[in-house]
Amino acid sequence: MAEKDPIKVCVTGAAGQIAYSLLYQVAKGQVFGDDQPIILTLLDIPPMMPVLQGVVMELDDCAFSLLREVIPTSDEAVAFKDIDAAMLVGAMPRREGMERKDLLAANVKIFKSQGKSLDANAKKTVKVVVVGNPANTNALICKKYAPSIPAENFSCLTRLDQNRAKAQIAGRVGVTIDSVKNVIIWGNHSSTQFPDVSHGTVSVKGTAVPVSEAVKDDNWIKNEFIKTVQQRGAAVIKARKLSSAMSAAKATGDHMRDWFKGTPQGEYTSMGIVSDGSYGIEAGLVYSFPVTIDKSGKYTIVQGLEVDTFAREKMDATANELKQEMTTALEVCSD
Ligand SMILES: NC(=O)C1=CN([C@@H]2O[C@H](COP(=O)(O)OP(=O)(O)OC[C@H]3O[C@@H](n4cnc5c(N)ncnc54)[C@H](O)[C@@H]3O)[C@@H](O)[C@H]2O)C=CC1
Ligand SMILES: O=C(O)CCC(=O)C(=O)O
Repeated sequence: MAEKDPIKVCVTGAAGQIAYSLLYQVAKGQVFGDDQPIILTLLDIPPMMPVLQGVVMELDDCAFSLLREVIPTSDEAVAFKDIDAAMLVGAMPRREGMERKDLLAANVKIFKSQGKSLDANAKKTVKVVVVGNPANTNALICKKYAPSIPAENFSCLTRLDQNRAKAQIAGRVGVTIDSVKNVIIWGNHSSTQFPDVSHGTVSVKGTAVPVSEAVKDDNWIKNEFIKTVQQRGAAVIKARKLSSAMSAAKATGDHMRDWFKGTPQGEYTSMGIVSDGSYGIEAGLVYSFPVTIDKSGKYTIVQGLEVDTFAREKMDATANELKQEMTTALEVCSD
């Protein structure tokens, strides 16, 4: 069979710790398919170019069959030229004691600049995932400054939160991770996010049962579980003195793989996307919703899920935080 044409994939923050795990997955074929040749563009800031050269050497030394070319650069125009996918990781990470919103002023300007450059240089079909924090609001700004690219091509990563939530449930029930399905992350990738298992299932001895039936402890679900997932990023920072990197890279790969290849039959996944007003969330906010994705890469928000008073309060609280972040970000970007 004829070889596929290569796709061009950009990873920013390419000299950083998330990229170090992410690049392996992309170049190995674990994200875009094991028959999909890749051209990688790697963006970082000028002082990091010597480090990035080391990453390029290692990519060479991995001898990946699918990797056709690697283009390291500190020039956004070069990094984004004709790309099909952008994984926007590059940004300042949070240190112990900081909230993600403390990063906003520093990081949001990066995404204004990158939005403009994506608009000028990337394919109009480019799919963009923002990982750098505050991820939702950075994605909103990136989209705003790239008006020629459809809004639905911009997303932010909440898959790490979803993976964390699934792992907590699987551990509690004592089942494998793949037994847990349709756990939802609503809202912001922050400590206000709402990890919601009320529509999820756990396969116990071959039968799918509601999560609450498998866990048998609603108090744990409503309190400790939610808090653990909301605070997991901070817990990893406290332990490692560095933020999550291996798990963030894995989640970024999961997000892009599902976006390009589609979600499994009967399952949905959570992505930060531009709200269309579904579930009463203000249109235009980048908010994490449950979506299904078809084989052509088109996502649809899962509709009709019941929202009780407990959920409504949590979904609105995280939306309110996003509204405040948006206001601050627009102020920062207006100069
Ligand atoms: N959404 C999520 O689930 C998660 C998000 N993150 C966020 O991802 C970001 C990256 O984290 P790490 O890789 O651990 O940080 P890191 O500090 O190891 O690497 C970041 C890299 O970005 C580069 N960079 C900074 N400004 C840039 C620019 N304008 N253009 C291109 N590159 C630029 C830096 O030079 C550095 O090499 C942080 O903002 C972190 O908070 C981290 C984990 C999970
Ligand atoms: O928590 C942070 O600020 C950095 C890492 C992160 O976003 C996470 O681990 O969820």
